[in-house]
Amino acid sequence: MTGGIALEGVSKRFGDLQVLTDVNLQVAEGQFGVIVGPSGCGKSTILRMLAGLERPDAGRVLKDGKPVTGPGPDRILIFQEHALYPWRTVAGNVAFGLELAGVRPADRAARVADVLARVGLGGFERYYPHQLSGGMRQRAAIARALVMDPEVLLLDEPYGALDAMTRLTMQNELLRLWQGSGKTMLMVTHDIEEAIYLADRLFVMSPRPGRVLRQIEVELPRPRSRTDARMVRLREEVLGLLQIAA
Ligand SMILES: Nc1ncnc2c1ncn2[C@@H]1O[C@H](COP(=O)(O)OP(=O)(O)OP(=O)(O)O)[C@@H](O)[C@H]1O
Repeated sequence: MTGGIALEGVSKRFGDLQVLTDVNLQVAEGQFGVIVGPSGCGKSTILRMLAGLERPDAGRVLKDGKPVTGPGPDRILIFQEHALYPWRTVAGNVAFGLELAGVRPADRAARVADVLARVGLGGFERYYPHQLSGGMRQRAAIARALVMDPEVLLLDEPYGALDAMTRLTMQNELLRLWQGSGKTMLMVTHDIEEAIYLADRLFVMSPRPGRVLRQIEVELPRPRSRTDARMVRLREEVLGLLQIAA
């Protein structure tokens, strides 16, 4: 499977607002990249560019070394407002993309059942979104992306709306889904512990106009311990870069 993604010298403005300047970032195939940075520094804009929903004013946005020219089934963006269709069941939501892609009903059912089991939603096929907890809704959103078997998952604050305990569980579930999948991940989060716990490669951004202040290779073995002294030191380093008092 392929799936390396990169931004090379990317700048972007919206009207008079310079949002990104000269952003360089690379996540190799199968790697877990995480972006942290101040509010409004352009993190979501980076993900939207990689999803093909925005274009850079300057520089290049690449997937497998080729410019991204628009949305595609190889790159799926998941965000906090998981936007499940309220009138469709869990299975119906997860099947939606397969229906659009013209996958036959029997194959669809098998793929939906498989992915729902993998995210821990087996047995909830017939539930509607309003009958699920926040964590379950986010699992359904992840299932909806995974069922399309994308090479790249772009995650925009996927757990931002969840309580702290559910968040920790969801992080471990995400790692379990990712490990061995060969999929490339790029997540935006405001939670520095989450970033360090998940990342192979961490990008710390400056305030707007956003650029990458520091790229940190998080070489701690997995499974990681959240209380490991090296994690604590990394957290201090990131807080220092963001100029937040520890
Ligand atoms: N389509 C758009 N039109 C105009 N301005 C936009 C558009 N998209 C983003 N912006 C502006 O670009 C800036 C960066 O937005 P973006 O959502 O990328 O930041 P962010 O780092 O993800 O922020 P946060 O952490 O608060 O979610 C913001 O000031 C926002 O108002």
